[in-house]
Amino acid sequence: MDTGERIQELAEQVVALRDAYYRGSPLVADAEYDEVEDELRALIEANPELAPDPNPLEQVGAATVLHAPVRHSRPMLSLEKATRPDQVAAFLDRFPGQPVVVMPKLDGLSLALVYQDGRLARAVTRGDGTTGDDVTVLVRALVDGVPERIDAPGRVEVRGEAVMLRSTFAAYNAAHPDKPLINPRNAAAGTLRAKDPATVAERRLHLFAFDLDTAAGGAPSELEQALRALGLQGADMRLCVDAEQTQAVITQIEQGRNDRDYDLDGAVLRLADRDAYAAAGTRSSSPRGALAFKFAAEEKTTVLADVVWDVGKTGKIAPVALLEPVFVGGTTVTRATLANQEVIRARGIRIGDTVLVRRAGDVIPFVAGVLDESRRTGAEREIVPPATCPSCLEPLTEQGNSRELFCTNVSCPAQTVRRLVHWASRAAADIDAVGPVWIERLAESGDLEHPSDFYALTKERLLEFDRIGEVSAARMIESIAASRQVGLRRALIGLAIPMASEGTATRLCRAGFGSLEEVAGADEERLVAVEDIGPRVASSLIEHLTRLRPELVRLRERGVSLDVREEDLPPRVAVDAPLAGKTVVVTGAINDPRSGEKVPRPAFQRLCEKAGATIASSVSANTDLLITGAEVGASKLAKAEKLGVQTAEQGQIWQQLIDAGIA
Ligand SMILES: NC(=O)c1ccc[n+]([C@@H]2O[C@H](COP(=O)([O-])OP(=O)(O)OC[C@H]3O[C@@H](n4cnc5c(N)ncnc54)[C@H](O)[C@@H]3O)[C@@H](O)[C@H]2O)c1
Ligand SMILES: [Zn+2]
Repeated sequence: MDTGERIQELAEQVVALRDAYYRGSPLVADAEYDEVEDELRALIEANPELAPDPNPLEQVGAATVLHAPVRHSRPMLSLEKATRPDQVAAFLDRFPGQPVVVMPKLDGLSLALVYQDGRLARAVTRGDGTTGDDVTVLVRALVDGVPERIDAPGRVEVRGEAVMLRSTFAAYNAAHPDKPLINPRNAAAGTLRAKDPATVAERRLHLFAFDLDTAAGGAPSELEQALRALGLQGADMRLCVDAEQTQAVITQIEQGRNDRDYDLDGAVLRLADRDAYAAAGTRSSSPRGALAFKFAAEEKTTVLADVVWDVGKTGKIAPVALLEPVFVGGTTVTRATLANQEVIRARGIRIGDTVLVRRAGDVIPFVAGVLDESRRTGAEREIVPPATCPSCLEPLTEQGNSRELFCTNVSCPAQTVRRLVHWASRAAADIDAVGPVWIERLAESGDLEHPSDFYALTKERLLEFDRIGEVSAARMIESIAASRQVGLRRALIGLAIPMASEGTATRLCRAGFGSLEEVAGADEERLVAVEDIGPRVASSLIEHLTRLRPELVRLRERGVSLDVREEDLPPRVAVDAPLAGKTVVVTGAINDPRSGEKVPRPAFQRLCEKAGATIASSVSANTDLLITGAEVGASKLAKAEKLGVQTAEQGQIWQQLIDAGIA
């Protein structure tokens, strides 16, 4: 194929992909669309005489207009893209002395809101950039953050991104397991395509403003101040004066991208002064006064090669997708969860399909669904759940609405290994010198079946195995011996009782239970009296601890402590408690100022508790104090400021702790 033909082909692809995307049902992941665009851009740059006419790269969005068309007062454009710090520096060099605002590039769809003499007159989608759809009725009914009235004369136009919050998305999918939404962006686009707001009432959206035009003047010229003056919620903006600061904020936004309640795919920087931004003008498809810094993709498509059914520590048999390797969310992913058979059915996933894989932050990668069913060749296979356990071959049972599969055979080998690995894990007995491979070997040889069996192992016995030396055998035994101090809280975690979380274990300790046997002997009434323990958790504790009675006896006989440990109790509050009654959030890296040594956050939080504080994990309106360590994320500080929460640098708190004799 010659270059001209290739250009034509790519241009057609771009048009078709955009069309599907802006209708809310994309055919490929964004990263793959971007590759098509990039190839086309490079070919046109090298062969300008072959540029297609019209050139889709000089157009914006897609031409589909379903609702009543409205012409924009000024075009709604794309953004110039950057991926490297030098491109950010070059942008700032073009505007010497001009401060910029840096904000998340929200992954939703843009809307223009037109206010006339203080009243919302209309809300319009971007459309092809020149003409969009009138979606006023839907926006009034469904989008939070769009005030009906603002205090401003004449014509005011606000532009912003409408997103479906992750919490809304998760709640919707939990309530509609039969017709799940594939990701928040498609969900938002689909919502504003609805013919009747009543049909999408549970799919609320949220608008974050990022642009403002005021005809009559009067509003401040700095963007964020101007938005705030009108009572509009802007995107989370930070003012920066140079390239270094700008880059630092971009990095902070990227690092904190999964702490927010919305998806974002980059950061946007633009001139902070609205007049300067307007004066900078535009190119064919993007403003000159703004730049989008793109982050690594968190969604990609790949082929689902096979599905295996994995046996968990509680006997749950879960489907795991084996994928053709795909680079997503910063790593190469080859396995992803498929949740359960109902999720597979509702999302219509088959082996051989090209599936959308999502990996955001530390969350286990998962298969979100099939974007483009027209790609099927007919060779795809149904995913058939097993009738018997892949490990012990016993028949399975189904539980709950999502028809999760369970192997209830208590001596199932796969479950035994999983439970032993869990007992040895860091959150439980922390036997770090005995890894999963060794645990599997020792289970196969019959040395390990229950956690108590670890404590009967000897160095001599380990040395009978192949490929093990004196030193590592001794280390393994030492590590097992140290784990005898596991105590009530971590032992309970280690026994992997269904529905009993780590929080359950902590609360039982704090409620005054002195030993695991005491928990095992408690009746339902006593258990449900503990904060956050309901009848279901209580009955699971009773059922499983009754079954585990003989194991508790064996653990004790082998010298394992199942008593509550000092560290698991609420700290005794010092008489002279400097943080008494305060709800405190700790953020950033903590170091003891006397030695300079790093202090783990839980240890510092515990000192604060001894000083009378109640610890919370994130800043809210109930927070009294945010204690900041080194390298604090901008988003936490900004949130504290917005909520009027007092902040204190760690040094100040250390001094109080030292003075009170706590630290
Ligand atoms: N998967 C597909 O098939 C497909 C097809 C077309 C486009 N896309 C994706 O769409 C995007 C490209 O097209 P585009 O022109 O719509 O967007 P763009 O990347 O050029 O950025 C412009 C848009 O960013 C949005 N935005 C979010 N936060 C903003 C902020 N703080 N300030 C200013 N704008 C903000 C606005 O909606 C604006 O219209 C890419 O991410 C691309 O991968 C995907
Ligand atoms: Zn089994």
